[in-house]
Amino acid sequence: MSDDKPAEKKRGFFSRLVSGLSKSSSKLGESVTAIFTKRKLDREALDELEDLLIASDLGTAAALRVTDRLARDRFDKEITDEEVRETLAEVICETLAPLEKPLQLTGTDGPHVILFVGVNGSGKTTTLGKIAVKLKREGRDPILVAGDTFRAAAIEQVSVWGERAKSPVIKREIGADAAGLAFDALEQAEREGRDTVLIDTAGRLQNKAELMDELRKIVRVIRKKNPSAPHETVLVLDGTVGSNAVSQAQAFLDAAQITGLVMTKLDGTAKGGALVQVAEKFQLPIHYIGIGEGEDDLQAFNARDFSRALAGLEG
Ligand SMILES: Nc1nc2c(ncn2[C@@H]2O[C@H](COP(=O)(O)OP(=O)(O)OP(=O)(O)O)[C@@H](O)[C@H]2O)c(=O)[nH]1
Repeated sequence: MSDDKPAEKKRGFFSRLVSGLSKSSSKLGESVTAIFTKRKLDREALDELEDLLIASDLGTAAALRVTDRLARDRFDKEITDEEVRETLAEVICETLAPLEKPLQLTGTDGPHVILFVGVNGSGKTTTLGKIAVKLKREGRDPILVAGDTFRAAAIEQVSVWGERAKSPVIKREIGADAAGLAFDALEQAEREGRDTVLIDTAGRLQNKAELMDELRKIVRVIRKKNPSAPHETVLVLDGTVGSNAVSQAQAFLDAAQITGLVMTKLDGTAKGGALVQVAEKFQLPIHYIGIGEGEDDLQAFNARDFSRALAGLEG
């Protein structure tokens, strides 16, 4: 009996992913069905499919790989929408599988330091909070750092997540120096023997130079405390912005050494294909995806599940 449990858990996980991605997959799936109901795979069908895939924010490179694969294997043959979706899932999975990478907390030189970056509203603080809850449940001992010192609401939000994660929050008054705060947090974490430091950062992009300076300063200052910190710099991207995520990612890659990404809000968008485009373009590891606002709505990224759910297929 106990053998059933992991399978059940896996099914539950997949069905939550499917309902989260339903807007993206139904947009893609219905359009694929519309193109391929009893149809030969001719040049015109391939062109229509290519346009559809590009409009679904997958990116031109991935769209072309899908149509090339179909043209190679099935040109001028009858093809069903199900078969097209299988190829779509296969190509997306091949693209993303090498980038599927759990957030590993293997730091052996004191607390593992994770910096969260992204534009305001991308879901940075929520992601930090969800990860804090997960880590605490796994027996780790994180502290949360309210490093967006420009906004009272951001400081308050970290505090709320600190309560949910039953973990301390390091914060200061509004306008305080974020780098100094991060330094103090590392010191406190060391003193108290905590194993993980999760640092929120400001995400204003109106002035890119200012943002870059702020991020660089935080990194410089925490390196004085631990030269190998931050061990991870996680970019949090909002899935609802579609292809605009590419320029956001570019801006943060210019400012910081991004080590991986999380894409949020995939439950509320038909633009989930953008994850493929961004991850592929920058070859960024994907740690998690956000499929809701609650503390359990963060899933470790699984390339196969994501690809099949996006293509509207069974797990
Ligand atoms: N539906 C959905 N909402 C999310 C998800 N992740 C975050 N949100 C919501 O998105 C909004 C913005 O998230 P925040 O975590 O505040 O974003 P932030 O990047 O920290 O932005 P600031 O706090 O403004 O700096 C909040 O209302 C979150 O609850 C997700 O995966 N799905």
